Formats: sequence, C-alpha cells, structure tokens
Amino acid sequence: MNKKRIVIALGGNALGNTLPEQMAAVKITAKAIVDLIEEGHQVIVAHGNGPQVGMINNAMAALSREDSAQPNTPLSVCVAMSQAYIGYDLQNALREELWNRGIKDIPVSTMVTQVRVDADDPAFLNPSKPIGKFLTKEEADTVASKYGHVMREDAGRGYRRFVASPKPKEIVEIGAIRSLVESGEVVIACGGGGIPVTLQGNHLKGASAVIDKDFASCLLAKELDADYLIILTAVEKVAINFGKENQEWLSDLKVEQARQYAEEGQFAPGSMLPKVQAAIDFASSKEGRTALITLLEKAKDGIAGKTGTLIHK
Ligand SMILES: Nc1ncnc2c1ncn2[C@@H]1O[C@H](COP(=O)(O)OP(=O)(O)O)[C@@H](O)[C@H]1O
Ligand SMILES: NC(=O)OP(=O)(O)O
Repeated sequence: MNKKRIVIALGGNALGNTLPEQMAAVKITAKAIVDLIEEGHQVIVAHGNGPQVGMINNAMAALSREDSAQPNTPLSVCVAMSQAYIGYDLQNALREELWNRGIKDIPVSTMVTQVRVDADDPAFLNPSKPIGKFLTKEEADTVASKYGHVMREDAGRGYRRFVASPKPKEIVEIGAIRSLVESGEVVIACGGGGIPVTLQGNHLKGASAVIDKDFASCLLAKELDADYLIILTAVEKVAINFGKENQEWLSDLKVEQARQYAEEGQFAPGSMLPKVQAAIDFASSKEGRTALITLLEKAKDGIAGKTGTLIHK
C-alpha cells in the first residue's frame, strides 16, 4: 500500500480510566500506532480525555474547597492538564515502542493545542459531553445537589457529568503542528478535543467546555490534508440496529448511506454518532479522503482493508 498521511483519534479504551490503567493501556496503543509507522505511514495522534478531565476537575475542585486561597480551576485549564498528562504517557510509550523496533530516528512530541470555538455556539446552553466516572443514579443525584453539576445517563452505561461541547472552528497551533509533521515527527495534538478558547480581540479566553475529540480530529485531518481519519474505539465495526436481534455490522459505507442511517437514529448520541458524523464530514470534504472506524488492535488490518467500517464518497 502507498504511504499515507493518517490522523488517528484514540478513544477511551486506548487510555484507560485511572493512572495505572493509562500506563498499561498506552503500551498496547503504542504498538497499534507503531505498526502503521513501521509500514511507512505518517501518523498524527489525537485522543479523548473524558474520564481524565473529569478526574482532574474533581481533584482541583477538592483542592479549592480545602484551601480558600486556591480558586476553582476552569475546565479549559483542566483540559490543558489532561493534554499534558496523557501526552506525556503516550509520547513515552510511542518512543519506547519505536526504539524497541529499532526505529530511533523518528521523534515524538506533544503539542499543547488550543482550539477556537464560537462564544455564541448554542452548545454552551445545552451540555452534551459526558465526562468523568460513571455513577449510579443515587450517586449522581448527590453530586448534582452538592455541586450543581448536570448529571445524565450516558448511552445506557451509567450516570455522568455533562458539560458544554461547542464545535471546533480553528486549531490555533496548526502551523506548528504542520511544521513538525512535515519534518517527520510523530505529533500528538488536539488532545481531549483541544483546549477550548474564544477569541476576544487578541486574547484567547479559555471556555468552560470539552470539545468532542472526534470532531477536533476531523478538523485536524482536514487541515493537514490527511488521506485517512482513523477513529479507534471499543468496537471493530459500526452497526445498524446496534444491540438488537437484527444487528448488522457494516464494512463499507458510502457517505450518503451513513447520513441516512444517522438521520434514522442508528448511532447513539455521545458515543457512535459523533464518530460517524466526523467520518462523514472528513470523507465528503475532498476526493480521496477516507475514514475508518475500528478497534484499537485492528488498526493495521483496517488500513489493509481487512476489517473495520470504511466510510467514503
Ligand atoms: N451503531 C453502533 N455501532 C457500534 N457501536 C455503537 C453503536 N451505537 C453505540 N455504540 C457504542 O459506542 C461505543 C463507542 O463510543 P465511546 O465508548 O463513547 O467511544 P470512545 O472510544 O471515543 O470512548 C462502542 O463501544 C459501542 O458500545
Ligand atoms: N474530549 C473527548 O471527546 O473525550 P472522550 O473521547 O474521552 O469522550
């Protein structure tokens, strides 16, 4: 296969939920990514941060409750912290895996990435992004009354905090990311969807939100003129009638068909829907652009056309 430029969006299962889980998970994740680099592909990595940004926000809120001199930490700063902490583990795991395979001339770096959103995005009025741990209904009710958080059911998996998730409009550091990619580095960028900022004159003001990493990865892939957007998650393929008796796994999906399924409500909001929407957006943006949704461990087979759901024009 020709050498391709690939933006990989890593989902929650690539990172785990706790510090030790993340340390272990990134080793497996690094193998899947280095498989592609070893084949000569140019890889840019973006990742989620739902569990991590919730954990950081809770820890910082506890600190400010204990110490009146410590004001509460804005969500945008928590996203920045999550980028650094995940990037640190991921870039070290990638470096080690590259070196283990004798590839010592490809540097890996993490770009602290700000992503501009519109201050008047209606998403600020309708929290739709689940973050943090899954809780029971009782635990969620306690958190809601104690801290005023919006708590809702997350796709049948338990209750989580929901925060605003505006659409990404511009990647502020795209020039620096592009330069690093062009010089042959593996770049980790747009972590956690990017640090949400709004433009106020010349000032970039942090916004209280968490951007969806699938949408940010799509923008990153378009900006870098990538050939592939690969969204790695916990299922090998996208399905219609998911979880029902007549469930059908999809291998090859044209954008028009994907749009129709999305309109029919085949993909759960907050989980599979943003992935399919990002895949449709990328695949329809220019001739030759293809999106793939598959399991982390199947990235290499997916790009070889052996598995996953391919979304294309
Ligand atoms: N139509 C569908 N086809 C496949 N998986 C689906 C579908 N609808 C919902 N899902 C669920 O969406 C999950 C992926 O979303 P999520 O866990 O939020 O992703 P992430 O990997 O980004 O954390 C899958 O593991 C699956 O359980
Ligand atoms: N920011 C974001 O989309 O994170 P998750 O993928 O973990 O939900």
